Order: sequence, then C-alpha cells, then structure tokens
Amino acid sequence: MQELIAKANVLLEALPWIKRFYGATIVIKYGGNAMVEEKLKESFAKDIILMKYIGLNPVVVHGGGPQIGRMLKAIGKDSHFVQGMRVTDRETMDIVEMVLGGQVNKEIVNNINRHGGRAVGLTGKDGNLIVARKMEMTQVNPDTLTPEIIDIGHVGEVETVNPDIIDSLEQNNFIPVIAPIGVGLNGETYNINADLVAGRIAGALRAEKLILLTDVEGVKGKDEKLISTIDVDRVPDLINDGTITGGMIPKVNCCVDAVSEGVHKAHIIDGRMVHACLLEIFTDKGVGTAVARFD
Ligand SMILES: Nc1ncnc2c1ncn2[C@@H]1O[C@H](COP(=O)(O)OP(=O)(O)O)[C@@H](O)[C@H]1O
Ligand SMILES: CC(=O)N[C@@H](CCC(=O)OP(=O)(O)O)C(=O)O
Repeated sequence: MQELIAKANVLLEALPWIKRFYGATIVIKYGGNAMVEEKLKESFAKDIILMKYIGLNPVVVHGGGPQIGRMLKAIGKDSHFVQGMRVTDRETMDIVEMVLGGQVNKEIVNNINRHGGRAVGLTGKDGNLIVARKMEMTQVNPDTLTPEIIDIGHVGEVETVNPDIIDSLEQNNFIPVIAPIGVGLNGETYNINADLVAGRIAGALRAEKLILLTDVEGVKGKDEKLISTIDVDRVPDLINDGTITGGMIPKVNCCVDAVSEGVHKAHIIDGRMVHACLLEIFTDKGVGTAVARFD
C-alpha cells in the first residue's frame, strides 16, 4: 500500500510542471553516452515520447562527433579540431553529412518511432531550417603572438533559423529530430557544432527550455562540486577564473545566448543518467546545472 501511495506521490510531484509546461517547446541537444548505450537510448526515446503525449513539444538536435571520427578513421583520415570545431575539408564535409544526416539521424528517428513516437528527421537544409555562413576563426600565432585568421574549411555558424518546417511538424504531432548541417545562401553545405545549433533553434522557437545532455553531472566548481544554478551574468567570471574550461565553454555560452534570445532556462545535465530529461523537467529539484537570469 505504502509503495502504491509513493508511486502516486511521484506522479503528483509532476502535476504542477505538466500544467506549467503544457504546450511549451523544449529543445534537447542529444549526444554523448546517451546516444551510444542501449539502455540510455531507450530511456531517452521514452522520455521524449512521454513529453509529447502529455502536451509538450520536444525538438531534438543531435551531435555525433565520435561517430564522424570513427567513419573518418575507417577511410584513413584523422580528425583535427581547432577551438572545439572540426577542421572540415570537402571530403570530410561529405562524410559529416552522410553520418549525421543519414546514419545517426535515422537511428534516432527509428529509436523514437519503434518505442511508439512519431519522429521525423531533418537537416538544416530541409525547408531552409538552418541558413549558415562560413565560420570566421582567429587563432594567436605562437611565433608572432598576433591573432591570425585561419581557414577551417566548411565549418558554419548559424545565420538564421527558419522554424516554419518545425511548426508544421508540431501541428501534426511529429517530433522533429535535427542534424546540425546548415545551408549557405548559395546552397553550400556547412558542418555546425550541435550545441550551437540547439541554442539558436531554442532561441528562434522561444523555447521554454534548452537542455544539453553531456557526459558530466553538470557544471562543476573548483571544488569539483556540482553548481546547480548559474546566473547568466556570472558566466564570464567563471570562465575568466578558470572554473569553466574546454568543451564546457561553448556549452555555457550557448546557454547564455539562448537565454538572451528569450529561452526561459537552459540546463546542462548528465546524459549518463537514465531518464535525465524527465527528472529535469518534472521534478521539483531538477538535475544538473540550470543557467538563467535569476532575479
Ligand atoms: N567547470 C566544469 N564543469 C564540468 N565540466 C567541465 C568544466 N570545465 C570543463 N569541463 C569539461 O567539459 C567537458 C564537456 O564538454 P565536451 O566534452 O565538449 O562535451 P560533449 O562531448 O558532451 O559535447 C567535460 O567532460 C569536462 O571535461
Ligand atoms: C564544426 C563541428 O565541430 N561539428 C561537429 C558536429 C557534430 C557535433 O557537434 O557532435 P557532438 O555534439 O557529439 O560533439 C563535428 O564535426 O564533430
């Protein structure tokens, strides 16, 4: 009996959040372990389907860096990154488009659909969803100590997001699953970091939440303890004092940008945890790190 009441209480804890987020758009950046381990893949698919059935509008943007790396290795090419961006020559661009837009995207779509959802896969080319331009990259020359523009090939940054295709899929109760490939004004193909795409899509859709799944608990302080909330104004200090480094810098910056574009809260959460998305959205405490304007 006690066990049954405890179950009912768990459901009731979700009620205020279900009411609050009914009809809201939640953009989820899916990547890392959550996209590799069978148990996590299944739990992610079920979380997304449950969200949809109770009236939220989940939009999935996925990564696939490790999968691209493996395919490149298979054809004898090494992966090179500059400031977290993959150096993308013509041949690499073809592989990126094939792996992200084909293999990875369709596996996620298939996973959601076989668990009872209705997912549709897109790249930024579909309906001109993500119009991109070539990313300008500068790097300090170690000999002259002056900043220089370097060419990292077909790497893009988002110029505009045209959400019409997402709106029409949502109206028909489909779940959009988006690969981070952009299209230039002259039809060029661009490889874009998936966190950046998720942030801009969340901004364009005025999403309630942006959730970035990663392979750590969230943002940690210098004492290695999880920081559960960060005000957007505190982010530059945490970067400048070396608390946030490496791959976490673009993630928090993308959260800050999304919040400044009108997203209510951005979350960096542990995708290694089963049902991480549900726990974040439907429990009082949430999980991971929330980045927002807290005042
Ligand atoms: N303050 C911090 N808190 C948590 N992780 C941090 C922090 N600073 C740097 N990191 C690093 O950022 C990494 C997450 O970025 P990244 O590996 O690019 O993620 P993903 O592959 O999920 O996109 C963590 O594994 C960790 O090594
Ligand atoms: C320009 C750039 O670096 N693009 C990424 C796109 C995939 C991605 O972002 O995947 P993760 O989220 O798994 O890292 C890449 O080629 O790896």
